[in-house]
Amino acid sequence: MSDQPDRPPLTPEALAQAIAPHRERIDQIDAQLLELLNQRANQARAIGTLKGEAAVYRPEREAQVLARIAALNAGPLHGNAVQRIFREVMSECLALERPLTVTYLGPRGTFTEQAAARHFGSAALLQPCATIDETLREVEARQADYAVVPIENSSEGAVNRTLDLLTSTELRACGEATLRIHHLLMSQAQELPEVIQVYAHPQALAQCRDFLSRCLPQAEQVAVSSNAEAARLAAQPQQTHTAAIGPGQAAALYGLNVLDQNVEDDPNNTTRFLVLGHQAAGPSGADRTTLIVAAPQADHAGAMHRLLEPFSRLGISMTKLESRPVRGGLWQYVFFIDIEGHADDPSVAQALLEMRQRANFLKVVGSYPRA
Ligand SMILES: C=C(O[C@@H]1C=C(C(=O)O)C=C[C@H]1O)C(=O)O
Repeated sequence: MSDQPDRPPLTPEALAQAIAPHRERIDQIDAQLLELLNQRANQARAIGTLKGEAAVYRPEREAQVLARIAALNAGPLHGNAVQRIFREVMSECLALERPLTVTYLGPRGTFTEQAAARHFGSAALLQPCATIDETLREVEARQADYAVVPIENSSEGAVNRTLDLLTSTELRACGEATLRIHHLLMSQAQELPEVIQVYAHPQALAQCRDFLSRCLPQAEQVAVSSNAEAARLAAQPQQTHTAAIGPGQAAALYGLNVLDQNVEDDPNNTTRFLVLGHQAAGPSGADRTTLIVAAPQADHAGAMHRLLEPFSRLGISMTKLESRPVRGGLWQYVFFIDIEGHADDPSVAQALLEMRQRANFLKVVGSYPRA
């Protein structure tokens, strides 16, 4: 109910007359906005010329622009709306310097595609790859500028293939993105009871375990390479009793019926992605650093404590500690560690220096603005 006092409805003519001055003002403002946007684009183009051969994408600067805009915003536009608009403005300005090519785990319609599109904006050229390995290889071979890879999910934990690839790749992490993951159940079938088989990425099957055992206890679960691939397969002519779990984009892309929405067990289900490229990001003031470390004789009491001790002494927060077995080394592990701060921050640099002397192996995957 509106708390406005009741007003007699305007006649169509009176309404048109009342709106007219506002529309006139909007037309003037649009002309000013356009002029200002092109002025901004010219500045970006000038910066692009100065950069020469250096990387045009500067994640630390983009994070600072967005943080400044968030602080300046007086409304009524919502903070998220303003972020989306300025993300797009920067995407187009950057493309005038040089358009970026970004690889992601395809086919089209995956959550990684959504994360990449949101992070780089519409002007980036998104290139689907069949595997996470291939997304990295394309960038390593300089066939693409950046790769966006899933690293962990709030319900299911680490994406192990990504962690393994991070140990060996020469690429650096220079950005981070997070995405709320809402899964749909989609199919050519019209009703749930018709479904005898469910295709999805193993992570998605795991994220929807309760839903599947509650609503489709008899259906066979088939793990495939991505959720969009699951949707593509479920759309094949002979697959009339197959359903796929995945994003809404995939249902639309492959013309499938939506049998149920939000089938993830945890409504806060979120996936975190890293942006990998050839360059390191400079400090933005609100950064995170990802490291891979092997402790000497990690099975000895106190080895891990001694390795991590510089963090607590120097007041550095650890936001993640994950272990992975070393290939071919029975009961040997490497540790994936996220800390707050940039590798160039004095306290972080000091901690890394001390850890390097204590560790068997230490790799800084990269420092990047926190999502
Ligand atoms: C204009 C620049 O290049 C790119 C575009 C930016 C923008 O449009 O604000 C910011 C950072 C860079 O990714 C810059 O480096 O300042």
